[in-house]
Amino acid sequence: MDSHLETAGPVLDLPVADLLDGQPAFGSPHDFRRALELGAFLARIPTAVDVGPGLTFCKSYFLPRTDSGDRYRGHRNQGHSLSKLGYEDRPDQVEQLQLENHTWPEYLPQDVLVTLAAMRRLTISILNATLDHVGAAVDDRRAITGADRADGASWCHTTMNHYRTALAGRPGIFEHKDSGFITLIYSDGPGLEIFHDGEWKRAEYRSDCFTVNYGASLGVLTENLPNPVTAVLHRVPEIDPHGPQHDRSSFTVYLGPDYDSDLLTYAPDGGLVPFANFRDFSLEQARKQRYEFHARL
Ligand SMILES: O=C(O)CCC(=O)C(=O)O
Ligand SMILES: [Fe+2]
Repeated sequence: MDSHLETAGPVLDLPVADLLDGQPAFGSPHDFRRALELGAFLARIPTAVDVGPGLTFCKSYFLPRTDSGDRYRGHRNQGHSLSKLGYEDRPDQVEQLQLENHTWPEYLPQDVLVTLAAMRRLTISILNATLDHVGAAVDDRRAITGADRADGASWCHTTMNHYRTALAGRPGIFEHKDSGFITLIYSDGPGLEIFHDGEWKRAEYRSDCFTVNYGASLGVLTENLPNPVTAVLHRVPEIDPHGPQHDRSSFTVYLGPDYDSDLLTYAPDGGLVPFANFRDFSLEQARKQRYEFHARL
């Protein structure tokens, strides 16, 4: 093994939830508490949801387009002018295509759209169940999320991650916290690591489960509540080009505050108050984590 490839740490077992009508159902109330403490859990993929099209897309979007109607390829150079995010080559192994949900019908194949729409509904349900669990009042929900309904969401995007194993000497993805409320991830194999109890641990991987990550906005919102949520610090270390895993793929659905709105927090007296403008907050996070912030945002 090359000297710059880090040896794998212990495996971190994650609580597992079934998604019953989209609601996470854990084996015990203790498991939900542990998920909030860890900032992550596994959610069994409902049988009606097919993640296959999402994975197929992740493994092809970066390839040159040979047929002008092929929405599975050609996304490195497409421009995606309807999106404030779009394609990004990065200094780590991963290249990313990020698209807000309102742009999905324009840029994505129909079957990928179906997968992502189902994942978006699940992510909204999990966020609402989490807000219930921490005691955020239903009347506060629209102010928190920026949605026009108590059980809605405002900002939503997908990230399509392609880890380019041939780019040796770089981490898979730099350590970071996701900036929003919650991210639902499906990946084609292990590799995700979580910082827990002072050390990096390999997150348990199950091909029949999504991984749910809680982000910095939920951490800020709940930091003074009796059940605060941990914004999970995570990374993917370098994938060895000579190892058993070829290029790695994962895709996510992210929900967060709108960039033009305020990130809110529950004050120690229980009142819901502004913490920071979310764009400023995200810029600061990106700076601390050595990320380029999206130029169009
Ligand atoms: O590929 C993974 O498992 C994690 C991806 C990730 O952290 C992200 O897209 O924010
Ligand atoms: Fe992440």
